[in-house]
Amino acid sequence: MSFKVESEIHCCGGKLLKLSHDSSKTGTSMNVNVYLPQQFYHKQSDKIPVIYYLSGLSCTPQNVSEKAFWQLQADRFGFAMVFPDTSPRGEDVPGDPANGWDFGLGAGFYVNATQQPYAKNYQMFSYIHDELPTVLDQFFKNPSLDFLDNIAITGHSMGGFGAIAGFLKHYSSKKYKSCSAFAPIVNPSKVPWGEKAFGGYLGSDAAAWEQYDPASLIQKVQNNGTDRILIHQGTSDPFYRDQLKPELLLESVKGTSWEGKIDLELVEGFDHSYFFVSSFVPQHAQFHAKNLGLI
Ligand SMILES: N[C@@H](CCC(=O)N[C@@H](CS)C(=O)NCC(=O)O)C(=O)O
Repeated sequence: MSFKVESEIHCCGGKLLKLSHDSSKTGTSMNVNVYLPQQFYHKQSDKIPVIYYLSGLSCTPQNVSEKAFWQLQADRFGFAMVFPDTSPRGEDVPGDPANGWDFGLGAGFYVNATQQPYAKNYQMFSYIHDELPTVLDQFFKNPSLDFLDNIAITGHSMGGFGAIAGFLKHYSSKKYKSCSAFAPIVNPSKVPWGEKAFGGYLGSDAAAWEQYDPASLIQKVQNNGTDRILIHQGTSDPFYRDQLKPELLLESVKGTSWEGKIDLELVEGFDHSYFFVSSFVPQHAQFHAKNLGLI
């Protein structure tokens, strides 16, 4: 585990750290940004929870760091943020043979690929949920930062899918205290982005797709408590009707223990951009802050 601090930037009341490290899961150097809030620097809290934010197609850790304004909310409530990259990168990492932006580099879909030539590097599920929290914990070695236990997950579009899938796949161990998403792909097996990615990374076996598809996963995990998933979706998002289709998640939970526990907020006129994401970050921050015991 070797981390490099590429830069340390004063931002709001805390600092944004741009880091890179060698990942054993992806076999590449991975970039990750971490925001440590003012409470960390002023020693105002002895256990700062962490929210993991998974970005969407074509993003690097910079898009969200620069355009979502999570930092203001992190200072307000006292949580840290982790902004991972969306895929492995490098000259030897295979990309999309069709040169698209919806598969390959910048589009790892947060799954563990089983198909060649992707399986070697595209182990994003294990990277995000296992390796990254562990190595961050070891790198910071600071008991006031909680990368492992009191944690939440959120994301945008492909990252919204990654957040919901990761939350549900770890639901029995309650790895994540809460989950929310901005314009997520909720049923990847049934939409073009997901069909292309799952076909390429997982092959043609329907059972392999189901293992990651939130609309299937949610039917297999029992919610006997008060957990809710918060989702915002703009009605003028060009991807809303063909790729995202949040209503498919509502349909899949009918008659299950999750019925009535998905808070889907359709927001009139908003698009798919960070103008949309940043507008609702304060609500998602409050939702997670509550579930992380900060308010
Ligand atoms: N690159 C695509 C857009 C893909 C896209 O909208 N990506 C979303 C996530 S799915 C995003 O966050 N883009 C980066 C940004 O807006 O900063 C295009 O050129 O049309």
